[in-house]
Amino acid sequence: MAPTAPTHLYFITGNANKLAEVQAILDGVIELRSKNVDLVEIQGTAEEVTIDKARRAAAAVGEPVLVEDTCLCFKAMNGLPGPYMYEHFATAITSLCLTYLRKWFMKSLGPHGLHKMLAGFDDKSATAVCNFAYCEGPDHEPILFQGKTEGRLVESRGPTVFGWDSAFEVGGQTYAEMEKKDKHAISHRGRALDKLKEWLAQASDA
Ligand SMILES: O=P(O)(O)OP(=O)(O)OP(=O)(O)OC[C@H]1O[C@@H](n2cnc3c(O)ncnc32)[C@H](O)[C@@H]1O
Ligand SMILES: [Mg+2]
Repeated sequence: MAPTAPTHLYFITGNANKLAEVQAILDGVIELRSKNVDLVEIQGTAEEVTIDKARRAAAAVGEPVLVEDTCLCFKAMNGLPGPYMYEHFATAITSLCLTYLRKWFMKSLGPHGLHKMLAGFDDKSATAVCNFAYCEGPDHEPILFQGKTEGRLVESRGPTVFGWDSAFEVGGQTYAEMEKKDKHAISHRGRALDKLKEWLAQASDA
C-alpha cells in the first residue's frame, strides 16, 4: 500500500537544537509534535542507522514518526587510496562519520578543538550529511530523505550553541555565524527537509 500523507508527525529526538531547527523549517507545513524516546542506535551506514531508528520509533510511539541522524564527514581521512570508486569512497566516509563524530566525540573535543582533527591534513573539506526517515507506523517501511552540504572544517567562529556549527564553514561563514534562516536555506537539514516537504505535498495530492 502506498504511504499516505500524515496530518501530524512525532519528531523523535533528544537534541533540543535539532528540534528547534526542524520546528522552524516545518512551521506551517505540518503539525509537528515532539517526543524524546530513548532509542537504541545500531552500527551500520548512516542510512541503515536512520531507517532502523525510524522503525524503533514507530514501534514505540505507534503513530507517524520522523527521526534524523546527522554526521560530518572529512574527505582527508579517506584520501587513500585516491582512485577508489565513489561507492567505496562514500561507504568508507559514512563509516568514519559514524565512528568518529558521534555525540561523545563532540563532547570530549568540543567545537573549539574540532579543527585539530585535520591538523595534519591539507584538505580541510567536509560534508555535512543529514538523513531523515519517516515511518507511518509499526509494520510500515520507513522512507529516507537525505540532504548534503559541502564545506570545510575551520577554527571555531561564532556562538558555540549547536554541536559543530561554529567549526563548519560554507561560503565564507560558519553555520554559527549565519542567520538561522540563511543556515536553513543551504544546510544539510534544510535540504533533506525540502525533500520531505516535496514528498508530503505529493502524498497529500495523491
Ligand atoms: O537524539 P538524536 O536525534 O539522535 O540527536 P543526537 O544529538 O544524538 O544527534 P546526532 O547523532 O544526529 O548528531 C551527532 C552530533 O552532531 C551534532 N549536530 C547535528 N546536527 C548539527 C548541526 O546542524 N550543526 C551542528 N552540529 C550538529 C549533534 O549536536 C551531535 O553532537
Ligand atoms: Mg543520536
